[in-house]
Amino acid sequence: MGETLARPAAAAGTVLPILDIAHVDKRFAFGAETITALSDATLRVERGEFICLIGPSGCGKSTLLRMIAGFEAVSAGSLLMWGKPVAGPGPDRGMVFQDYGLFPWLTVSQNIAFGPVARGRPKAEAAATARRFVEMVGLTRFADAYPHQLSGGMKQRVAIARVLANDAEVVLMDEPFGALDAMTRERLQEELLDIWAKARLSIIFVTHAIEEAILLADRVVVMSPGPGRIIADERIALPRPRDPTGVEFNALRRHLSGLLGSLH
Ligand SMILES: Nc1ncnc2c1ncn2[C@@H]1O[C@H](COP(=O)(O)OP(=O)(O)OP(=O)(O)O)[C@@H](O)[C@H]1O
Repeated sequence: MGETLARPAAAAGTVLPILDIAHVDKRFAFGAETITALSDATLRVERGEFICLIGPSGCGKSTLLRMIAGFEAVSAGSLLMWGKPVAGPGPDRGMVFQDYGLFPWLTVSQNIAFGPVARGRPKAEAAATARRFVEMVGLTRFADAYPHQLSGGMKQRVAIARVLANDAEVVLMDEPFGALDAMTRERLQEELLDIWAKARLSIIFVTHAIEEAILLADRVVVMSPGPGRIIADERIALPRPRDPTGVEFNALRRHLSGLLGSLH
């Protein structure tokens, strides 16, 4: 998958990060005012890392995600993918939305093949790509089903497979489990970790839930509002699967709660 993409070589002895965000500001014009949604954000993401962004409402989490996706331009600083400035949306970065954004009139396979077909791939090749990813996310039996025939978890898997079929190496997720009940959420967290491990993806995942961030992430990046800033970048070294009742898990929860609590 990712191996097929042309990638600039890093200077000898250094490893190029997949994302290199340096001193990024984002300002929006709002009537006569200017809102600074993000100030001096610096974040380096290595290939295959799972990053959770956490912070109170309005601290710029979605804005940062949208800039990585290329939906918004940076106002200052630099945002590089494999060393090249992100200049707009691209198939190498895929966004998974809370409602999964599937086309209801297309089957699972057709939803997944949509990107490759839209990019001009021959139909047979797009169908083969769809088959490969349908299998990877464990939906072979449902390849010809329509989205309304799937559970929430299955829809999420289709949404991820669709992003992967575009050769995405970075998957951007904006509170994808926010609207789900606790049990479904837990199952989807496990499934997401499974797909992430198989596909060697880099994931940037926005959440409001501290426990979800500690369960999933290699690093939890904490943001504060007014203007949005990155105030901490905590590495979670616990082995997976993680036990939310464990002593170290609880210590991390307390630490992150303390950081977030100090923001109110
Ligand atoms: N297009 C826009 N025009 C003007 N202001 C915007 C725009 N998009 C975001 N903002 C402002 O930027 C700030 C950060 O918004 P953002 O949606 O990134 O926060 P967030 O951390 O994702 O919030 P939430 O957790 O509530 O989703 C907010 O003050 C918001 O009002």
